[in-house]
Amino acid sequence: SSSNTNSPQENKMSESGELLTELKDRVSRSIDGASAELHELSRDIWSCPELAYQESRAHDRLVAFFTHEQGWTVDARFKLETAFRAVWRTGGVGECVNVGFLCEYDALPGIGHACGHNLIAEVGAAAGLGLKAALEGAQGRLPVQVQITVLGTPAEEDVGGKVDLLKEGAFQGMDVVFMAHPSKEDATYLPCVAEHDVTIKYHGKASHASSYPWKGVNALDAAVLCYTNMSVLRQQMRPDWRVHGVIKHGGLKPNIIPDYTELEYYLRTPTRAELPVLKEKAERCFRSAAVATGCEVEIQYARNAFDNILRIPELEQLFERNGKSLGMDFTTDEDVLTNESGSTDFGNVTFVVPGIHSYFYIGSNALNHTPEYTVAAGDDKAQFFTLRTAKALAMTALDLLLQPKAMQRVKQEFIEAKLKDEKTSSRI
Ligand SMILES: NCCCC[C@H](NC(=O)CCCN)C(=O)O
Repeated sequence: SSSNTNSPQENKMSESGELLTELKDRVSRSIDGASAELHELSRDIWSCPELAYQESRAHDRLVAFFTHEQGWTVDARFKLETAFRAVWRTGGVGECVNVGFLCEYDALPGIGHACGHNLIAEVGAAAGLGLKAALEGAQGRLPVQVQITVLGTPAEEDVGGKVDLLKEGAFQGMDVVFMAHPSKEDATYLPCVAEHDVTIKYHGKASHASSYPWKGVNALDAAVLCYTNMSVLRQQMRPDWRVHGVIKHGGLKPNIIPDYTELEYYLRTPTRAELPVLKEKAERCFRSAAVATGCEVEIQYARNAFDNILRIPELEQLFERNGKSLGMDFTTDEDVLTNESGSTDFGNVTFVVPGIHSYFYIGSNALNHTPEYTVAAGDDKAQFFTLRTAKALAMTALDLLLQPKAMQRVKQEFIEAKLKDEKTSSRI
């Protein structure tokens, strides 16, 4: 004589809704419970900034962190010297959904953690920990078995460790992948553009700059012309393309005609399909500078190019809902939402596994890649925002694990996004 007049279907739905609420709460509580260790982790990484592919201390610190936590199987130096993998699985048998969280931890030359990758490491670790704690309390009540994979991915600020790891099959078997990047605002997505680094070397001939200048071939003149050519090209570029370069070697002494100079440029377009068009135009700038000065030119592209991000609306919506429930304040500034935000090797990952690369405010209005942002990324104030983001990611993973239909939508949208990309690419 129960007062429950629901259908069995309705009862099942409300039970699963209650379980979801219970597990999300557990995510929050477990992350809060580990906040001191997580803070120490990101603080240690911040205090000792390491450049791309040299992040050995950060790697060891993260490996030690997961080794110390119970239940994780940890692979140090996973496929790359400074990559790692930590895996945890629910106990049962049957279909297993593999959820990935990514950590980054490389710094920038000269200004340390000015992109806050120490906080990305913390978000990945915290989300993994929080999801594991929630699932441990739900064994036997889950519709699927779960694997959590936390992957440490080096060198985002350089050649792109994620692309190396993709080539090595490190993402194989992953069903969905999550990460979040520090920014000056909360956002589910910001336009991430495709990018390729290129190094241009000019070889000239040294000579006494006052006694026999006519005997020299000036490689600095070539570098200056290259820079000017690119600046002139910028005027005719599509407004959403980006080129920016530095002169890395400009000569040694004014009275020696420079016989060698080197520049590095980043070439960016909104989609990976447009990048070859820009590259061809840029190469004309590089070569013509050599022709004008009589130098030889070498054009060397980096091992990996970065792709744009394939968006999965279902993931963005779920993340936004969870973020809002935790008080995140997602930007509605159209300028921010439509302007290029830079590039990431996570773009390449999204062509292989459906994923989300969200952004989070860290308690400061400083801009990424400035000394002020370095300070903000190490400030205690960033902790609340970092852990809140980790909670929202882990909760989004729970939404997918407990609601198979949501996971199906993610998979369907992934197929559609790839098809749409192929179609638009073929028109370029
Ligand atoms: N190959 C160089 C990569 C530079 C990546 C760098 N990434 C970021 O700043 C992260 C922002 C993501 N929107 C960049 O300069 O874009």
